[in-house]
Amino acid sequence: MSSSGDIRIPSRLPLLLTHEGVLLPGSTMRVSVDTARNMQLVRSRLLKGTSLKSTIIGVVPNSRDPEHETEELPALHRSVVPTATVTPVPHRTSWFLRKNNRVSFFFAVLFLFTGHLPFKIVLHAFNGLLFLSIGTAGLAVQVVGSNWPKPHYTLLITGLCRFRVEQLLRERPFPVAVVQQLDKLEQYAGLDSGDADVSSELGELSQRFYEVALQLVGMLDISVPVVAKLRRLLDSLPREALPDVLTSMIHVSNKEKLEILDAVSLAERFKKVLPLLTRQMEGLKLLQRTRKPRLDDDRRIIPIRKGGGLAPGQLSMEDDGEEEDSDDTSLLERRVRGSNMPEAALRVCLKELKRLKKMPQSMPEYALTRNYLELMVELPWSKSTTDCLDIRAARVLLDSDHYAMEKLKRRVLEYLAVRQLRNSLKGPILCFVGPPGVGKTSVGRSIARTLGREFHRIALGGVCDQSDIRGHRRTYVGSMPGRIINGLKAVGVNNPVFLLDEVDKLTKSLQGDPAAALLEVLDPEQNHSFTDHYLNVPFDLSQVLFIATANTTATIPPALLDRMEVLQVPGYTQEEKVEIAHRHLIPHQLEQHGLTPQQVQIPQDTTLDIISRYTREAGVRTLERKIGAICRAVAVKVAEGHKATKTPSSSSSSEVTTGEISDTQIGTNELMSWLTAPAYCGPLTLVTFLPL
Ligand SMILES: Nc1ncnc2c1ncn2[C@@H]1O[C@H](COP(=O)(O)OP(=O)(O)OP(=O)(O)O)[C@@H](O)[C@H]1O
Repeated sequence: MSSSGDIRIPSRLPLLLTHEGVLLPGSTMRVSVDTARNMQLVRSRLLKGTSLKSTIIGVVPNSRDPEHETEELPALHRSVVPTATVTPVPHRTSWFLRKNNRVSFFFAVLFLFTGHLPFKIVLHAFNGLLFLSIGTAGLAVQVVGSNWPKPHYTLLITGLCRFRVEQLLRERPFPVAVVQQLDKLEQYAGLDSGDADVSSELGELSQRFYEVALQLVGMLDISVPVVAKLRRLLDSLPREALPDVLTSMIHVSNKEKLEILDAVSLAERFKKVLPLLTRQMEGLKLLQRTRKPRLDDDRRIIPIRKGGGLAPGQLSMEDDGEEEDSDDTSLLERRVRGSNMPEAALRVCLKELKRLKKMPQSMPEYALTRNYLELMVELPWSKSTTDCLDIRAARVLLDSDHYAMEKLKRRVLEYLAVRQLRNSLKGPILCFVGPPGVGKTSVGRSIARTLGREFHRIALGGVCDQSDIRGHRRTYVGSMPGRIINGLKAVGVNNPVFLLDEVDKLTKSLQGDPAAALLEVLDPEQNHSFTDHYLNVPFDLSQVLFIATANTTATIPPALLDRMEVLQVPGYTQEEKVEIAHRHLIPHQLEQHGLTPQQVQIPQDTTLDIISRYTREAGVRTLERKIGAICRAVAVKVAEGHKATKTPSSSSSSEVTTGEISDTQIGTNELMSWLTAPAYCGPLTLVTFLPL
């Protein structure tokens, strides 16, 4: 390896002859490879090599059309450099001489015929003067192959530094040459620091160059990612790299790029690129004059910004400038900083933001990182509701929401009272265990109402993957946060009431045990630093009030059961069901179906009949459904403006007689058909309704 400065390239390089574009150090170029020599290089060097060294190749601009490739090596781009800078001269009969140069040919013939020493010297001098090929050593970062429309590869190459071809070692199957590295970076090390050794001319040149580059960037729309990137590069790159990088980014012809490639001396490079920058600026000014500035919603001008350059560092993470409003990622950065997240989370977010700013938007990871940051911003790190617990009001509310359940309501009130006195949420997690439809979920909702907190139900029935609770690691495609973090995002506060519904229906699978993941969530000693795999930073769950429900304790894992206080919710007696129906279910269903209590009246006997003949359950869910069925049928009749339909059995003692509304009554058979219970065979009391 030949060494010079920070970048070291191998002393022998395979040469890739490009006919489109010029690769400059510090830039990245996509090269289409379809000629036989280049294809061979890709196959035997890039695809077979395993070391980093094997991915470094020499990219040399080639003047010949690839369509007309012959067995002979084409003429390479040749730079004209003074002989004083030329150290070595090719030892072999030079292949430089063979092609396209009449002067060389003339001297070659002369040399062959005379063999005269002075001619040899002249020939060498011409070799050195005229036929030196300069290329860019590049790192092949991506190789993509395709067979359509014909076999070819596409390479993504990042330019490292210039080199000069000193000696061609072989031509087939692909050219390999001894090269000399040209960009000796250490000689410019003092450029930025203002070292006294650095010639003042070079220092001035670089400063002028930097200022012109700043002016140019200042004329562009900073919200365009590539412009924002260029602005950052101006400050972060060493000054000596700027001419090459800027040339590859502005509008210049291939010929001009070749001239910059040939400019081995740094001062010459600065001098050659400066007029190109000025030309670009002139072009932009012209555009500015011809095109009326267009304002978009954010009141920014696209694509050219009026006025002069930007102050250095204006785009830096710390500044709050006008440009930041128009820059999408800067807006996100402001939201990250304003979200009041803990120090650890903020550090992670800023790191991700930094990565995001460097990523092109087309990269799949861009969307992933953005989604992550959006979630981090939306999470309620410090947003909470104030508890408004009043035990007397809580008792009234619980009583008005639920009939019976005296034991359960008493325990809930005790629980809330202790919480109020201790002003802390540490304590056992309440777990309501009972048959379906006895009001477990609805008591949980009432608790949230009494506390004045947000309520969120997490259905755990059938959950068999622990990632459902803890989230997926971000390395997976389609990764998401778990249900706890999703719930917090949904409610938007960090102290909601979370109802973990059906904890007894969690199942184990190959994807892990979700019950084990719940252990950390429910343990008050640990849940202040709950770490979701997706977030990868702890989130404090200690303010969340967890309540669990289950139909049986038999299938709850013992470790989980140990963390909870089980409150049995027994089924209801028939009388309790009748009361629940008349106090809660019927008014609720009437409201749901847009009916008034005057339009439908269901006597207690009817309810009892429905309960005993049409439902067989501990809870009241089926009863509620039956009442819903009656309401739906009545709603149709009411909407139709139905007239009285009295059946013979309607004269029974249980008939509803409510004055003027009794003329429109539904008979036994009709009601029976609404309830769709095949086993029904006895007489039924009547339901009365008023037409609209
Ligand atoms: N004591 C009660 N007072 C008033 N309404 C009740 C009562 N018990 C149950 N309900 C009503 O019954 C319906 C079903 O209740 P809920 O969904 O809370 O049952 P659950 O016990 O959670 O059932 P599951 O175990 O199937 O989830 C709700 O509309 C609820 O309001």
